[in-house]
Amino acid sequence: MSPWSLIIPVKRAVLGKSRLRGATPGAQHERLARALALDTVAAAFACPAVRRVLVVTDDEELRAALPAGVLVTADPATAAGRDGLNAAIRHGQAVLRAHETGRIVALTADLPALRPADLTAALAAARWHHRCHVPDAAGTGTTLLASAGDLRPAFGPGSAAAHARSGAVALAGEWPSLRLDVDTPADLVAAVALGLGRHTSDAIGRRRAEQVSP
Ligand SMILES: Nc1nc2c(ncn2[C@@H]2O[C@H](COP(=O)(O)OP(=O)(O)OP(=O)(O)O)[C@@H](O)[C@H]2O)c(=O)[nH]1
Ligand SMILES: C=C(OP(=O)(O)O)C(=O)O
Repeated sequence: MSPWSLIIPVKRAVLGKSRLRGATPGAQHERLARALALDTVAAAFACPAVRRVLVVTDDEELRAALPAGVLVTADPATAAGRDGLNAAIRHGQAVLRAHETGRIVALTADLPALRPADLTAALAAARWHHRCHVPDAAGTGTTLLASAGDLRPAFGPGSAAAHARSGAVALAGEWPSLRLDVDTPADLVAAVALGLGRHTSDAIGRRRAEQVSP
């Protein structure tokens, strides 16, 4: 099994996951935004195929809560603009490429139901391609972009089509927990049904399923 290095970009919690604001009464928004990222990182870090996880973030509280062994770098100055996500991924790639030439992956940080088995299976499938991506459950966005060379990230609205147009093969496996990015309250309801990670589960509280309003 060839090892992968993962880039996980996370917007500052005070700004990020704005479509989820107010999704759960009582759940503090910033705590929930960080919890989504912490569950994504924990599941990714638990994959045997993952050698290194690099989080790109300006969120100091998140940085302090990350498990030991996870690498962190700040957003580049260019991430302040409209294309912050892709700038953050390109920056993460440059940081990794200063030390290694192996396969790299960019993974969105909003996958709170992610199971290591789904990510492991997707990474095994990705080994057959120079560059590939995993569309989200809706088929329009992207949750994972992998490359043996330059990632050339094109995240943003319609990114699945943009990645396909740029030559990144769309991987076809089911991997429900990898495709379920949580953008809206309805996505959070779906993630509850699939099984949330510990951080998000704690953040929304024990009576979570009934309390999330789609
Ligand atoms: N480091 C970094 N990560 C980003 C940036 N913009 C988005 N992300 C991350 O990219 C992933 C996917 O982005 P979105 O789903 O659009 O997340 P978002 O911008 O926090 O959510 P909304 O405010 O609801 O649009 C999430 O994990 C975000 O935290 C950025 O400028 N810098
Ligand atoms: C940034 C993206 O995410 P979302 O559609 O989840 O905002 C994307 O899918 O490229």
